[in-house]
Amino acid sequence: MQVKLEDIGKKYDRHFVFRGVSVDLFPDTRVAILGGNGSGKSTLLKVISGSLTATTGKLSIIDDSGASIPVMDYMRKVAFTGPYTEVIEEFNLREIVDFQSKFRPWRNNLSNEDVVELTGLKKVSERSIANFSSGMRQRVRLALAILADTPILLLDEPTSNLDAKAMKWFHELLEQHIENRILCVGSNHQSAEIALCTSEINLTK
Ligand SMILES: Nc1ncnc2c1ncn2[C@@H]1O[C@H](COP(=O)(O)OP(=O)(O)OP(=O)(O)O)[C@@H](O)[C@H]1O
Repeated sequence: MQVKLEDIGKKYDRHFVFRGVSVDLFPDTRVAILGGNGSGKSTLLKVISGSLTATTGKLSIIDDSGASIPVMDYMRKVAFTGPYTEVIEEFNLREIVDFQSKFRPWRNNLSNEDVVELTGLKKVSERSIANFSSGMRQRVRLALAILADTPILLLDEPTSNLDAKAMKWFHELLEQHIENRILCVGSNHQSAEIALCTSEINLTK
């Protein structure tokens, strides 16, 4: 699969947040989207995800046979998470894992029980997500995205709210599940996030 952005720009009201973004994303591309607050990182990730339409330019999604994929089909191939991604607070961890599994399979045929185990939160898996700390919620978001069987993984500020132990957990989980996927990481110049990537788009420039 290839995701091709050509001269992409996004305008809210009368102002462009960014313009002239061109990049080709292939399996194993790992790109950091960098910029300060308000520079448009989340907006660009939403455009790449297909959930937001660009004002200018072209987004093409091409499958391995060279055929173009409609955006609605493409969106099913994208796992996307950011600090603003809602987790259903009424559910406990087991319920949220069970819920996602009904419409999206896990990587490597993992079972729901495996996924609960891999979050590192098994001990509190019966506790309502509403009572999770912000770091625990971030673990849940990251696990649900990383372990989803999708060729495209978009992580906006993935290390926000993670302590040192959780950072280690995140790095290990990602490294085990990143092969052959497209990875885009939105980052406010956090070195731990930039280190995950091999190229960058700097929106400040
Ligand atoms: N739906 C919207 N309507 C109008 N303006 C918006 C909308 N969404 C974002 N913006 C504006 O677009 C700009 C870029 O926002 P965005 O959230 O993409 O930035 P960001 O780089 O991710 O910021 P941060 O580092 O603070 O998360 C901001 O000025 C924001 O106010």
